[in-house]
Parts: sequence; structure tokens; C-alpha cells
Amino acid sequence: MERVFVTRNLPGPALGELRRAGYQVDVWPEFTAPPREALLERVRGAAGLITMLEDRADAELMDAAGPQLKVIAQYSVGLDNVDLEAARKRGIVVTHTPGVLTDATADLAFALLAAAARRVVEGHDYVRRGEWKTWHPELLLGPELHCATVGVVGFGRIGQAFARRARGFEMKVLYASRHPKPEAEAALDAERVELDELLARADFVSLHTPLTPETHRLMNAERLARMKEGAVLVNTARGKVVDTGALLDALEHGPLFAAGLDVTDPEPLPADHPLLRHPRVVVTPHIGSAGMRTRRRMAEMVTHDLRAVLEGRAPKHAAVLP
Ligand SMILES: NC(=O)c1ccc[n+]([C@@H]2O[C@H](COP(=O)([O-])OP(=O)(O)OC[C@H]3O[C@@H](n4cnc5c(N)ncnc54)[C@H](O)[C@@H]3O)[C@@H](O)[C@H]2O)c1
Ligand SMILES: O=C(O)[C@H](O)CO
Repeated sequence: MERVFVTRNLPGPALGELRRAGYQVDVWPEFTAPPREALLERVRGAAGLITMLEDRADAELMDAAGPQLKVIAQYSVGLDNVDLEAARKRGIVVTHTPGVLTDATADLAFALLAAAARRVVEGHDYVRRGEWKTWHPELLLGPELHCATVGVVGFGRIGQAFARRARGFEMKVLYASRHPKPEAEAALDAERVELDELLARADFVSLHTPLTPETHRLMNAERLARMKEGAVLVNTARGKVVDTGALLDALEHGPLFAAGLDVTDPEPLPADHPLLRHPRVVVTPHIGSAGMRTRRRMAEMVTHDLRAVLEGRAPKHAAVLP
């Protein structure tokens, strides 16, 4: 019976189905991530791993598992925690979950934009503190979403889904991407521009790139300073795509009006972090893909691909197929 180690329990019936298929499924029992030493111990002898974005799936982990490790099925679309080259060299297949989570994540990104721009959380806290005494023409004003200009950085699955939502609010869509996307441009009336132009023209900027050496701190002090006065930044990509210190400075001293963040650097964000003291920063704990159906379908996807590899079939969502 081949052993599969899973670094967190998964929603839905997928792991039960894996057991019924004859696999020894060992699941880390805690809600929090396994500490590194425990992880290196628990992967030993596994033919397959189901990993999460917090698990550093590097050469050390792969070697700790042993030469029988055939597949790492990552429970996310982002793969910046997986050393793909190390997997390739060891003949280990790496799969992930593209597409299934696109709409859930785009929904949350747009929710963060609306909440940050129109000060929803700030208003809620104002009411809960008992400060709501009267209606006033200038209470909690914020930039309108409809007919505004939104810049999408990274125009792939989620970036385009976000743009579709923006079109529903009659927004003008600008996008910065390494390659032109003519079909999406036509469908969304989107305009491809250089990043600097996007930052100068957009009322709102939403980040949807993977974390790569090129996108690491892509939004640095210089680029944040190029944004329009009163702009709003939304990040559901990866926390490290933004320089956190520079973000805080842009919020405190301009040009940023507000920020909506589902990912941060560091992550998790400590409760005493200065970002959380800013009244117009809305932070959610990396829940972009946390749709009820989405997370169950992600579990089905990772277990189906893991079984495919272990049973000698081609997986549907391989990022590395040695
Ligand atoms: N917050 C969440 O819970 C959550 C959920 C899903 C995905 N994500 C993040 O979103 C990312 C995107 O997911 P996706 O499915 O849309 O991926 P995707 O591959 O479909 O799209 C990414 C796009 O970014 C572009 N890109 C890469 N480097 C770039 C650069 N330097 N400048 C401009 N564009 C660049 C790519 O060309 C591609 O079009 C994931 O890698 C992950 O990090 C976060
Ligand atoms: O990369 C991803 O898929 C998210 O960050 C987690 O769902």
C-alpha cells in the first residue's frame, strides 16, 4: 500500500476516496503547518505528498522523503514554495490547481477593492465603537468604483477574471503583461500599457502575477510613488510582490488612499504590525480561494492528479513532468 503524506486536512470527501482506493493516507493533524523537523520526518517513505503554500518543498524535503517519492501535488495554483528544478532533477512530478480557483479569487480581489475604496471596514468599526451619531455629507468619503480606471498587473486567469468584474462596474481596464492578450483585450475592451503608464493612469491597481525573481518587490517605493494621488492598491497575488515598508510609507505620506490585501509580507501578518493600525488598510488572511465549492474541487484536483501519477497515468495539471 503506497503512502501519501498530506500537510493539512482537506475539505470534502477527496482524502476518504484516496483511502478507499487503497492508499495509506497520513494527514498532519494540526490546524497550523507542520514545523520543519516534523515535516522532514513525516514525509519519509511517502510515494506522494500533498503540500500547501506554506510548506517549503525543496531538495531537502524531497531527499528526506526518499527515492520512492514520485509526485508532489500542491494544493494551490501558486508554486513559489516548490523548487521545481529540484523536482525535475529527481524525476518528481509536480502538480497544482490552476483554473478551479480563478473566480473565487477574483471575487475576493474585487471585494477587497470595494471594501478598501468605500471604507466598508472603517465604517463598520466606526459603528461598533458607538461613534455613529448622525448622518453627515462628508462622513467616510471614498473614491467611486463605477467608471473608474483600473490597472491589472498580471493578465492571466485571475487578472482577466478580475477585469471581467471591473467591466461590470463600467470601469476602464488597463493591463500590464509580458505578452499581449488580444482576445482578452477585445472581450474586455482592455488596453495593454507599460507598467509605469498603468501606475500613472489607474485609480485602482490590482496585482495578479506569480511570485518570481522578476516580480519580487515589483511594487517598490519608486513604482508606488508613480501611482495616482488617492489611488487604491489591491494585492491577492503574493505578499512579496510588494515592498511592505514602501507600501506603509505610500499609505501614510501618499499617494495611496487605501489598500486591500489578501497576502502580505510577512505572512501571517503579526497583530501589532503597523499596516493593521492604518484605518484604510483592509487585510484578509490569504482566503482568496476560500470558496466552499472551490476548496473541495481543489482537493479533488490534487488527489486525482496524485493518483494519476502513482497509477501510471498522465496528470491533468502538471507544472513539472520530468
Ligand atoms: N490570494 C489567493 O488566495 C490566491 C489564489 C490564487 C492565486 N493566487 C496568486 O495569483 C497568481 C496568479 O494566478 P493565475 O491562475 O492568474 O496565474 P496565471 O499564470 O494564469 O497568470 C499570471 C499572469 O502573470 C503574468 N506575469 C508573470 N510575470 C509577470 C510580470 N513580471 N509582469 C507582468 N505580468 C507577469 C503571466 O504572464 C500571466 O499572464 C498565482 O501565482 C498565485 O500566486 C493567490
Ligand atoms: O496560489 C494559490 O492558489 C493561493 O495562494 C492559495 O489558494
